[in-house]
Amino acid sequence: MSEPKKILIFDTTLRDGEQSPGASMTIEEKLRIAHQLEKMNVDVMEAGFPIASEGDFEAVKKIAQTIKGPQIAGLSRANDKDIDRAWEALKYAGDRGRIHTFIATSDIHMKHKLKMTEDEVVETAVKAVKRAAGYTPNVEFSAEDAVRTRLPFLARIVEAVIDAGATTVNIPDTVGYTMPNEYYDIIRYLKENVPNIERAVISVHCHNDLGLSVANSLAAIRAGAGQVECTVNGIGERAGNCSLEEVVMGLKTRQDIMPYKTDVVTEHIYATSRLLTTITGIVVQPNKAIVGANAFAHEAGIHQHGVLMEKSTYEIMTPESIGLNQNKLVLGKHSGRHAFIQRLESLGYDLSKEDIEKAFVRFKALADVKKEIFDEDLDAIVADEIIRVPERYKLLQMNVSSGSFAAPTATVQMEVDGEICKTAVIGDGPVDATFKAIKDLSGCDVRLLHFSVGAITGGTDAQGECTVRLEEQGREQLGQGAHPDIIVAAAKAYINALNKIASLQKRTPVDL
Ligand SMILES: CC(=O)SCCNC(=O)CCNC(=O)[C@H](O)C(C)(C)COP(=O)(O)OP(=O)(O)OC[C@H]1O[C@@H](n2cnc3c(N)ncnc32)[C@H](O)[C@@H]1OP(=O)(O)O
Ligand SMILES: CC(C)C(=O)C(=O)O
Ligand SMILES: [Mg+2]
Repeated sequence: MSEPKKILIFDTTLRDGEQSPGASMTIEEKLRIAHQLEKMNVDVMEAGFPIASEGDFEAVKKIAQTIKGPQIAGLSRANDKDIDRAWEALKYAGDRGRIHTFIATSDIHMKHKLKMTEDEVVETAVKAVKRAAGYTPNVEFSAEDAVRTRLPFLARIVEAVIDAGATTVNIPDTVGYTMPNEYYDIIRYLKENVPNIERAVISVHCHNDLGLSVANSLAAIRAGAGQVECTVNGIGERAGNCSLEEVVMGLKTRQDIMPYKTDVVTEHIYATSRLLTTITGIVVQPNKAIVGANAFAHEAGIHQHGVLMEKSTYEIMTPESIGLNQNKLVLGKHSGRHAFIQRLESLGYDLSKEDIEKAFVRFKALADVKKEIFDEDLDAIVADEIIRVPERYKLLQMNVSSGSFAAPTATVQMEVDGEICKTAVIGDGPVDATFKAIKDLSGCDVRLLHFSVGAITGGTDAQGECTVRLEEQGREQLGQGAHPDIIVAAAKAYINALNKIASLQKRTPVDL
């Protein structure tokens, strides 16, 4: 049997993934994800869109300076200022820096959005690719909305950008519209009608509006695509992007009919998925393929019997292959640092000694009130103690009285910009009173869009986990908080969102 063909994995969690509503990340958070992608050994990570904001520029620059191994891409429109700005951030990665420039090619986008003719679009694309190629030979061009583009025009622009120096040409299904057989035919058409096509890698970038992004990407690989663009947990614009874990595990599991491979270290998939959830607050549905809570759970008796006899009866891949280790030491109040550190590492957290110590103190405090500490508790501790944005607002103390008779009243003491302040407020319920008190003390004009409460793990001793979504002047942020007392967890979530809004205020658009 011949050697399987290697498919390049281009992860765009930090760019297209960040375009998911509420998924904006701070520089530190992006760097954490970037380290995890590095461990997972993706071939390329798209770190951001440098012209979009100072914060995004800094994040791409920091990632280009820090990450070794994967190539680092930055997105730019097809114009000089975007490309120059992208390279300013990417140059620190040297020959691993990739400028990714794009322009839309479908009639609908050219007419209504760009207000450009076909000739103007080709001219703009060629000029952009040449400018990018002046900085680096590592240039990717994307024909936005390629799937709804007239095929002869798509072939024309692809040929022109390859001649101009593009070494990767991406054929995106920007609006998640195509179906596997159609996408296969589009890639085949380009292979057969673009004379210089073999000089570039064909890339595919699928959105999930019809739930077909993974199927479409696999069809394109069969047609000759050499790179797949995808995101962890499938996050991304609207219904999201092709999910990295699904396409990678699909290729790994079905090599018998798909002779392709990737270099992804799949044992890091689960930890990466959890880290992203912890950072963004965007939880994975329990029945999500590969990383959902139920992906390896068996509830039905016949299935349980089968798995007890032989796992492969109902498991087409092992939990271990994605890094889900089911043979664990139980963590509780008698556990020491060795077991604690080993579990953190197996969850993908690579923490400094100082951070481990902070997390350990918090772990012991929790273990005093909770019999068993689960992985989800550790995620919450790490999110709460370590993955923190700078704290302009801090909760110091709070007390709430409520019940069927007393007017719900929250007394909250906070530190705001280093000043200690305190207030007591009556609300419709204990959470409402708490949020009103925090809002008053912070002086922020925010609107609460969403509030949810969950137990991180089962049992009455479970930690409560709250998520809030706040909006201020069109900017939305998720905040999370965990605590055995659910009202304290809610207060922490609200303050976490306020701190994120405050830290993202630095990310104003660059002066264009
Ligand atoms: C399919 C995708 O995912 S594409 C990536 C989408 N991601 C994002 O947009 C996130 C980051 N974006 C941003 O921060 C802002 O949109 C910016 C900084 C890029 C631009 O902001 P603004 O200058 O205020 O422009 P705005 O976003 O309102 O409109 C886009 C402009 O870019 C033009 N444009 C859109 N795509 C391209 C392109 N590929 N090449 C050149 N120009 C383009 C539009 O025609 C419009 O031009 P106009 O201002 O002359 O009418
Ligand atoms: C910028 C491009 C690659 C994109 O995200 C899309 O077309 O969906
Ligand atoms: Mg996209």
